[in-house]
Amino acid sequence: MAKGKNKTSEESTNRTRTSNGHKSKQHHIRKGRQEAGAATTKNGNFPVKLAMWDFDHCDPKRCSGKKLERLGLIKNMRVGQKFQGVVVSPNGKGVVCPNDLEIVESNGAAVVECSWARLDEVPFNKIGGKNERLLPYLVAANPVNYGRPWRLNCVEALAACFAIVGHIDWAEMLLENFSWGLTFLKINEELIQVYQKCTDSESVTEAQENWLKKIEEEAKERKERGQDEDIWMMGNVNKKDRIDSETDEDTDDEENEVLARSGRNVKYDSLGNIIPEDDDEDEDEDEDESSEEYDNLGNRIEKVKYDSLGNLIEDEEEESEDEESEEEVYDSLGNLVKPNVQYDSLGNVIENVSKMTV
Ligand SMILES: C[S@@+](CC[C@H](N)C(=O)[O-])C[C@H]1O[C@@H](n2cnc3c(N)ncnc32)[C@H](O)[C@@H]1O
Repeated sequence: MAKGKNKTSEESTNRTRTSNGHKSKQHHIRKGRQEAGAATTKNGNFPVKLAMWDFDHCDPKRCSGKKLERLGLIKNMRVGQKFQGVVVSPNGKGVVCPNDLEIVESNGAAVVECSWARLDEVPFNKIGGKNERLLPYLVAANPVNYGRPWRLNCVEALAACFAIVGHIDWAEMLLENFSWGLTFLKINEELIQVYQKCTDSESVTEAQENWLKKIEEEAKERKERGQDEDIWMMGNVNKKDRIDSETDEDTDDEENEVLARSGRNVKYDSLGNIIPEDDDEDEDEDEDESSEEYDNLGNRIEKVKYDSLGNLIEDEEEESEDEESEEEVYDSLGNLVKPNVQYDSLGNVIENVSKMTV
């Protein structure tokens, strides 16, 4: 009997549901395609099994996992189902390594399609499998988290897994479906080659640590060199301060992107969250200084105002800023939860919502 023919109709209906139990939009699309007689083979002819648990957190138009599903490349898993191959997951313990080649070749690879900001809603104990892995340091090329280490999207995560075990051909096959896809392999080329030469999980972690040390030293050198050169090359120093403080008003993702590209010493934890640096206070002080104004004799212009009786008029703007910063709340992943501001999955602001995670 052909594989899958003995499934009950309920089982096959469940396969077209997302991990939340909702009927996948793809169910309807696929059904339409099948009715039209289009040939859809298992995994769209991809050499190994690809799977995902989809928690429907993301905008389907921008979601790389959903796109792989639309292409017929990836299979949806239910909560409660386990996967035999390598599961690339934030819940992994060791990192993907070349020794995983055999598992990948015989059983494929899977990912967890969910929002980075909502990992605490994912029932990791009911999904996954016995080969759950983290990815080592690699930099995202997708438009949402471009330049951000560790925070790969689903197609990048699968491609990274294949590339590390030595199947760069499979990585390319997946990424070719995305306009920015092959950039991921380009920006990580050297590092992928480093990982490919390793053996087990420990050796990949060691290679990662050495790489991080190297880029940290390079960044330090650039910073030192930059300071020497800046004074001659930057021209209007005040202009630079203004650009820095404008950046502070950007959204988290934009800010991280700018920081990551700037070569400043940004540190991340293994899930790509920015670790606040000790010198944050200094930065704040710098910002305050940059907002000070001087008259043309170099005297500081006091920003305080007085009424006609000589009483101090409080600066309303500053007051409301203070109030806002007091209200800042962070979720369990260290993401800022901003009151009255909601962002869509690309970080665009959606107005007038009471509270949400950025
Ligand atoms: C959090 S989802 C975000 C998906 C995104 N919305 C998209 O369009 O693909 C990304 C998934 O890729 C895998 N992944 C990405 N980076 C990873 C890393 N550094 N370690 C382990 N898994 C990772 C995990 O399965 C993770 O759940």
